[in-house]
Amino acid sequence: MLRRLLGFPWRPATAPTLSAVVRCLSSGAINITVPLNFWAGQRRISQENRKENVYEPATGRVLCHLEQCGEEEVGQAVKAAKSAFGPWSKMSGMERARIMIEAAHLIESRREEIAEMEVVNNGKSITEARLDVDSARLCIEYYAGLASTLAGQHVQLPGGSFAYTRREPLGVCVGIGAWNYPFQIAAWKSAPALACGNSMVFKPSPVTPVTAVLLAEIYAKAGAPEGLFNVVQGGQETGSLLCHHPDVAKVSFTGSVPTGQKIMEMASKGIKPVTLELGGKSPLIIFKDSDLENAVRGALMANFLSQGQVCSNGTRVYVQKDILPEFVEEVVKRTQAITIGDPLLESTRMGALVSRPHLDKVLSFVEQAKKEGATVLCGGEPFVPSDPKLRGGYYMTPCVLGDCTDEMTCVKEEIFGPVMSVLSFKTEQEVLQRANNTTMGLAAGVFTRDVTRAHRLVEQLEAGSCFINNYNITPVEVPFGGFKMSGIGRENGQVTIEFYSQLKTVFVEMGDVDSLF
Ligand SMILES: NC(=O)c1ccc[n+]([C@@H]2O[C@H](COP(=O)([O-])OP(=O)(O)OC[C@H]3O[C@@H](n4cnc5c(N)ncnc54)[C@H](O)[C@@H]3O)[C@@H](O)[C@H]2O)c1
Ligand SMILES: C[N+](C)(C)CCCC=O
Repeated sequence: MLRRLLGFPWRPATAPTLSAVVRCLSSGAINITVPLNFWAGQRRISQENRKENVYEPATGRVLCHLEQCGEEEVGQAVKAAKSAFGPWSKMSGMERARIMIEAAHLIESRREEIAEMEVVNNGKSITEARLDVDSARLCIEYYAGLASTLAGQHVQLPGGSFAYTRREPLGVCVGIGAWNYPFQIAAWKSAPALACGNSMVFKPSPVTPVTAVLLAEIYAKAGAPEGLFNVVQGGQETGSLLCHHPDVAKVSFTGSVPTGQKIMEMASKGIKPVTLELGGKSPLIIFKDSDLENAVRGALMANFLSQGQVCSNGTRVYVQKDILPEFVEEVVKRTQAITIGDPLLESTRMGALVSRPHLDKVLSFVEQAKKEGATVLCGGEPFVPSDPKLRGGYYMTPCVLGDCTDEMTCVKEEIFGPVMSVLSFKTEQEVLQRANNTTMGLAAGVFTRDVTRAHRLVEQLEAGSCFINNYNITPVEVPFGGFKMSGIGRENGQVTIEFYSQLKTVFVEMGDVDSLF
């Protein structure tokens, strides 16, 4: 533990006591002073000199300062990525895989410190942060496995002539991330991009800039060519510079629908392909023949992971009228039992929301729901932990809203916080129509013991990721992404190779040219 504490580029706010060293980190004990930008193989200081505060959600303290990248820095990062693209794209898939596997091993060996940094910057519980780091590692391992399988097709043509296709990389890809899964998003974007032979410049959310740079260091240490994976910090200006840069071939974005629209517009100027992983307002449908215990567990997993700040959350919970009372009683009981507090403690199940403005926004959704006639069955209040050092943190009690109707704001808009809206329904046809009545289409879930009904419903649900008798599981082998305004393209799974590569067709003539002239 001591070696790990000393080896990691942050310093405790006060000298670590022996108990701090032995026990692990504690919230409020860390200041990050090292640069968070990284290009051409090292951490970099931005010349822009525009600094922004970055907060620790658990305490409300300033954790570090973010140095925004301007035109000069973005140019340098893209240049570094362009020069790495040459050698990297010429390597065989096996050679690329070897480096990616080494990166995965390094992530595994630094799992705890990466997870701790994620908690300190994002506010989610350490238990969840460890799973996020595991998902990042698995994603890199998975695409390392696919790197050597990239292949084209051979097509026979008349007279012995033939054509073949080559799957080629795109060039410098840009990744732009949201703040809810900072390290995982950086890995979910870079792993398929690098496996295909591309290089990447990644811009994390300015709210959570801390962990993407660890991934950059890890790829570099694993033997990636200098400039293969770069990190530039900043907000919309930096993001816009990246999208417009003429040497950028593709933009892969995770974030809100309005920003996604802007990204698509900017990319369209250069006819650049985009991957858009956007927001959701997903339905979770629970039939009366469900296994109630599993349905309750599913509803909690669909709403309260990462303080409810999950794009795929099933926040519109439709429960068949006959079982509504039992379902609500159990869900409320379990929601009230969720331990809120210091996200670095093993016992904590719900940490802090990501920022003060975001907490205020989520609480105002609860107020609006009350005004529109919803009943607060539990939670929905600011929460002040007893530990004095956590008093400035951004906590709230997880909320279940009853008596909801489809017209209410809480049912129509993405809240992105721990707020579950419960609605009742009578028939399958009715609930299907209500579930699909949204411009979003990221995910949907169905709980029922009737397998035929489950498949019939899923076939008609307008959502990119559908779950039957579970919710919010995202194995990296399985494609993830949205229908309708929830996005374009997919992350994870084999298909994502197609979103980070292009097909070249080669015709080979074995006879004479048959000219019409
Ligand atoms: N579908 C998914 O996989 C997925 C995953 C996580 C989060 N999300 C969505 O993300 C949203 C929450 O994240 P957020 O608040 O960080 O989203 P956001 O859209 O505000 O920001 C996302 C990223 O875009 C950058 N950005 C903002 N304006 C930009 C511009 N004009 N040009 C270029 N870049 C710009 C931000 O700096 C940030 O890095 C929610 O809507 C959530 O559903 C979706
Ligand atoms: C919580 N999951 C299941 C890991 C989904 C992450 C992607 C969306 O925010």
